[in-house]
Amino acid sequence: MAKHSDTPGIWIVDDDRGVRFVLAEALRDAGLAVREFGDAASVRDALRDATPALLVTDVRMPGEGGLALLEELRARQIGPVIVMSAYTDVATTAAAYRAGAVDYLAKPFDLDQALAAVQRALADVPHADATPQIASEPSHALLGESAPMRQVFRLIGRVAASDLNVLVTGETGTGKELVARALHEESARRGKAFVALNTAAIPSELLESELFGHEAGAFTGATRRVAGRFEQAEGGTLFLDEIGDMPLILQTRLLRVLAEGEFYRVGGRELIRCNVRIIAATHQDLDARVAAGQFRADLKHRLDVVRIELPPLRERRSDIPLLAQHFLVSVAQELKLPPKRFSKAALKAISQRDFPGNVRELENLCRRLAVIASGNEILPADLGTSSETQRGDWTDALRDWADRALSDGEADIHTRARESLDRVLLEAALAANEGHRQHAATALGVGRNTLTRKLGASRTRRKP
Ligand SMILES: Nc1ncnc2c1ncn2[C@@H]1O[C@H](COP(=O)(O)OP(=O)(O)OP(=O)(O)O)[C@@H](O)[C@H]1O
Repeated sequence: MAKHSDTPGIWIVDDDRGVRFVLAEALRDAGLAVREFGDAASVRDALRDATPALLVTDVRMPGEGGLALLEELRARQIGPVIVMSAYTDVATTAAAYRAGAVDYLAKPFDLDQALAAVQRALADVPHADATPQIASEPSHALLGESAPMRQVFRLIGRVAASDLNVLVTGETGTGKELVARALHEESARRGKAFVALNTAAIPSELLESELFGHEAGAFTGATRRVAGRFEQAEGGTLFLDEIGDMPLILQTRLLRVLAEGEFYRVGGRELIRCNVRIIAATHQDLDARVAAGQFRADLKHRLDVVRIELPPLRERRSDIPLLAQHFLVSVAQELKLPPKRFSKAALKAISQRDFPGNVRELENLCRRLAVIASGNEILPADLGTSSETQRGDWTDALRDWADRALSDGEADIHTRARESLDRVLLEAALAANEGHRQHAATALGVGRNTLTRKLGASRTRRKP
């Protein structure tokens, strides 16, 4: 930074005396000179005849907030600035980085972490001048208060304004698409399109045309020119979900487009230049897929410039009450239902559950509760047993089995799956009803004849 201070030192600005005190003491213990301020106005006074080597400021304070101060310092080329705040949502964090902060400390922070941030800032004084200013504060649905989610918000805030490609990893339903949207919303591309494509949901023979579009007559049924996702996302962000499942041949094509910044539509001759930021996501271990020869290392390298890892919900249980209450309220609003709330005990019970389907599963549970729970307070009894969880495990296991069978090229997997399903249900129902066929049939909700027939079929097939 251009200016040199007569009294260089670290200035701490916070209306909370306690925070100021402990931080100042820790920095003084580390041999640094520190001045303390209770509000932005007194910093402005002090700036008349001195400048700090580093300013550490709170965001929300009575009177002028920390971000306005930050912008003024940036305009006068004084800095660097570290922002600290209890508000760790994406919008606040990203706004701080946009305004030129070099680091963001989420309160409560531990002092070693704060000291490390201060030393980093003093050592390399990164300059954020080039980051674009975006005035309004977008609101994000991405919620969380747990330490790992705060870390995610910080990372989003830090990289959103850059044009770097980002790889978002995490189990299904952990919020990967929401992270991609937040990155887009917080970037200079936010006025342009955000286009999402689930690469696993599109048959591979259609994927190329889906990505790059096609000309009329490019293949049977292509009656007119269609723009692909790259063209739709021009100037904006393209979110490629389940990138790990992309067929190798398309990986090669995508790599070329990313390297060259241009492509042809399928069946086309016109070279189209593109300016698109790619955010890819996967629930798979991409490194393992590279090692197994199923994913191109060079493509991974291009996509995995910054990695944001979303932890499963069971590793951030402290977010569950916040999310559950949010979903309950938003579903009621959406469906124009009377508002409901969770009892304390219900929130506790729900927080102890494992959610194999992560936030999506929690959201679905809250949806059901908003509609079917009888009172306006949701009690532990309304949550039912954890059969929800078991059902999740069961379909997960089935999915694994199907994936394996399909990749091994096994035949008739639908028939075999149905046979297993019938057999397990019949055996369970008979066991639960002491072998009584009529009762077992009633319990399963099928006729006795159906049960007998299935039983016969199942027994015949089980013979070696
Ligand atoms: N932190 C969060 N705050 C609020 N809502 C969330 C959060 N995380 C996820 N959700 C909600 O949970 C659902 C699933 O999220 P999303 O589709 O982003 O997950 P995903 O990881 O992309 O899933 P998949 O891998 O299955 O595509 C969405 O309805 C999303 O709005």
